[in-house]
Amino acid sequence: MKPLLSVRGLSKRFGTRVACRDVDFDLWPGEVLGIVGESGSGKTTLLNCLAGRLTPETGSVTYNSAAYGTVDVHDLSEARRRLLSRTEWGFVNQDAREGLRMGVSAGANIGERLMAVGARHYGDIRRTASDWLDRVEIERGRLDDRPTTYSGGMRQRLQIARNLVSEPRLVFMDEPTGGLDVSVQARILDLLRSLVGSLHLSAVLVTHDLGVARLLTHRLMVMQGGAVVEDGLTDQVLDDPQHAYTQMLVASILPV
Ligand SMILES: Nc1ncnc2c1ncn2[C@@H]1O[C@H](COP(=O)(O)OP(=O)(O)OP(=O)(O)O)[C@@H](O)[C@H]1O
Repeated sequence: MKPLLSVRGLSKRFGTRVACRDVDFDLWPGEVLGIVGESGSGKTTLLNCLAGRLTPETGSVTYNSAAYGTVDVHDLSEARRRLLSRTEWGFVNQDAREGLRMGVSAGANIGERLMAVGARHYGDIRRTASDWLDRVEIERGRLDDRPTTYSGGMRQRLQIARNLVSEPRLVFMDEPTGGLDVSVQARILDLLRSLVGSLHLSAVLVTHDLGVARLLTHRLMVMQGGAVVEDGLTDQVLDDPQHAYTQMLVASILPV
């Protein structure tokens, strides 16, 4: 079996500020990898470098594509990377407004992704979009409404449906429950947990919330000041942290 994503020696700076330093890891098919660390530790920068949204200074990100075989994400043409991101990848933003097209209906938001992977039949697209609204617990009757008329929690559910409807091979998630109130967060976490299980998703999830990481991820990388200071199976890292920084993070939310 080949890794889905292989990252080697990835570094990124902004001016003189180092955001990521010499990051190495493999993501295996079916694996959900969490990236945790305090604010400013480089999590989002790393995620954006993985998804080709930012160009690293050094290092490589190799993706094992269904359509193109093994490719270096940063050597791809912009057109091909866009195509990959519509067909084989998903990206769930913290702010659903960035991941949705706010000016078109919920059905069109979902349908667009289906069309990117070849769906053409209007009736089928509409039916699948309705089924997905159900799946993310939005009333089917809201299919023709624009996301501007949705609540924050509903927008996040719709963004999840838009990203998962095409059954992507790899999903990037940046604080998918951040910025929502606690009860809404809990329901979205439940939803993500069941979708991750039923779709056997491979995903890279950025969060500063160790509870979210515990619930959704198999493996964790802990970042501090742009560098990965610890990685391992999620339960192992959280129950028996080895690095002083991880011990501090864990102690700050789970008082012993
Ligand atoms: N566009 C940018 N221009 C300049 N500096 C940036 C930019 N984006 C990030 N940085 C810097 O890079 C470092 C890492 O930021 P990053 O957003 O990756 O951290 P993070 O761990 O995702 O933080 P948070 O949890 O607050 O989102 C920080 O010092 C940040 O100030």
